[in-house]
Amino acid sequence: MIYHIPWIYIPVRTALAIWHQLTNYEIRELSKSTVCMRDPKKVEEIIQSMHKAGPSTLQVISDFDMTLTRFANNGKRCPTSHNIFDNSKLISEECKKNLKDLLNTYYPIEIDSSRTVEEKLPHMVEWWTKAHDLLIQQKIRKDLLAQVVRESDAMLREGYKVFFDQLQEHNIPLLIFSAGIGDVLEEVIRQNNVFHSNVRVFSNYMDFDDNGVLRAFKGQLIHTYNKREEALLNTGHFQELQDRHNVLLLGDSLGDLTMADGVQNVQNILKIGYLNDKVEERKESYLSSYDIVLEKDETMDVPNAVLHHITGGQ
Ligand SMILES: Nc1ccn([C@@H]2O[C@H](COP(=O)(O)O)[C@@H](O)[C@H]2O)c(=O)n1
Repeated sequence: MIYHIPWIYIPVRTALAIWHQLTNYEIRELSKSTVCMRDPKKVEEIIQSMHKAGPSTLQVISDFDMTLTRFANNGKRCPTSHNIFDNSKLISEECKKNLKDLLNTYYPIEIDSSRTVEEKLPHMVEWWTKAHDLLIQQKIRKDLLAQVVRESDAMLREGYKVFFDQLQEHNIPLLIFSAGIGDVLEEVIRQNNVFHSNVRVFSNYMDFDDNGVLRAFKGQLIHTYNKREEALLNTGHFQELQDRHNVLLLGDSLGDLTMADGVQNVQNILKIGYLNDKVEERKESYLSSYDIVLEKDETMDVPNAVLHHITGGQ
């Protein structure tokens, strides 16, 4: 026979509350109105497990455009590293129009939740190839890139400095996988004074001739749906990541979810997804894929708070 003794529940609940406070799980930022989680308990368990393992076991893998940078500012769309050129003097009016037409054609395909990744792939390759060809025709000069970035509306998300500085302070590698333009996004990071030694960028890099004029793009094309850490196999970078089995992944598209493919013996992975656009249409698929979904949130508040907790901050 089981006897229920009501008064015993109160001390048990109090003890649990004290334990919660002692283990310092409270992450206030997870109560923000922009935060959605399908399984908060699982999120709590992952964060706790990462906290116990400590910062020396952690690596952060992030997308760049619209993840580390803002999607919009005061209601106006911010540029991606590709369309930073759209308002610049470096390309002709005709080229701007052609790039815009490409964006209007292919961006809806990129974010279309009714198509599979396989269906989207050929369109993405086509978009990137056409856009790169257009840029090459413009004979863009390397020495003018910094000025174009300075004059652009590209902005890192609010709280970016805490994010980059925190990772540097704890020697946590930050791997940025971007289907954008590496030379441009590096310049954005540099101009914000956060290109620390723990940051590695994997992206599409421009190839300039001896006169500093764009003549091609280097290496294999990276688009939204083929970014992954597997690409680092057999590179020096991969070696330095071998003992880091905990991953904090930040992205803004479903293509970003594969970025951690290839990480050896993953123990925990926490996926945070920025849902910037077509929120209602895509919310369900984001909630099924990301552990934490941030709806129209232009800040780094949640990643910063999670990192603060994992690294043992009070
Ligand atoms: N010609 C292009 C091609 C792509 N984009 C956008 O850039 C984003 C890729 O960058 P990530 O850092 O997010 O990988 C992608 O989402 C495209 O929407 C573009 O603006 N112009």
